[in-house]
Amino acid sequence: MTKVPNIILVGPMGAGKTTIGRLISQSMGKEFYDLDKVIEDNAGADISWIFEKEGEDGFRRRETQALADIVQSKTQDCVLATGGGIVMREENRDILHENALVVYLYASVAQQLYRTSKSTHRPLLQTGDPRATLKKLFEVRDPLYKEVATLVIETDARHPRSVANKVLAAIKRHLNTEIIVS
Ligand SMILES: Nc1ncnc2c1ncn2[C@@H]1O[C@H](COP(=O)(O)OP(=O)(O)OP(=O)(O)O)[C@@H](O)[C@H]1O
Ligand SMILES: O=C(O)C1=C[C@@H](O)[C@@H](O)[C@H](O)C1
Ligand SMILES: [Mg+2]
Repeated sequence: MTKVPNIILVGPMGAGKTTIGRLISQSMGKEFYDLDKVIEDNAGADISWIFEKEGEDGFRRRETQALADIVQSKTQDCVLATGGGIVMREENRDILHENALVVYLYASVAQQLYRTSKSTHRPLLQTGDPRATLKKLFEVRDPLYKEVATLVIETDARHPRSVANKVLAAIKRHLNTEIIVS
């Protein structure tokens, strides 16, 4: 049976990377990491605090370090949910290309807005017009998500479990191997 590589989920805020990543890691029997959470644990502070004290640059430095640490030294058998801005640095895109099967979870700007509207922990969305912010980010980032992704999965109008099943089926087809779905 082919060894299933690390699976890394990319996509905009609200695409469901954290939610779907957790579900597919359980089904595949892999360790789950959420890069935002790893960054917060390493810093001993939350993302809003890091943005406030160190700016977005400081956060991006921490993000690259955390990504490199995980792909180089962790189990090599994990599902990793990234933050929405992971594709902004070329060195991150290189790491993604070289070390994993990358899945882009696509969500329309309307869905991103709906799914992020109930929480306030995303500093980039603490603006007067989060829809305009999401749209601007999407225009820049959508081509970059596509550049790093092996698989693109549409998530609009789908329940998280159904998105997870679609991801698992696509990975299985891609690797032409068996994946245990519980
Ligand atoms: N397919 C879906 N259908 C409906 N709601 C969803 C779906 N996927 C995720 N959600 C909900 O949307 C919200 C955001 O999801 P989640 O935190 O997993 O996104 P994310 O991609 O990890 O975002 P971020 O980049 O900010 O970390 C959560 O409340 C989650 O329950
Ligand atoms: O889209 C982004 O740039 C971000 C997304 C979140 O997951 C966090 O990584 C942080 O809030 C930045
Ligand atoms: Mg997340």
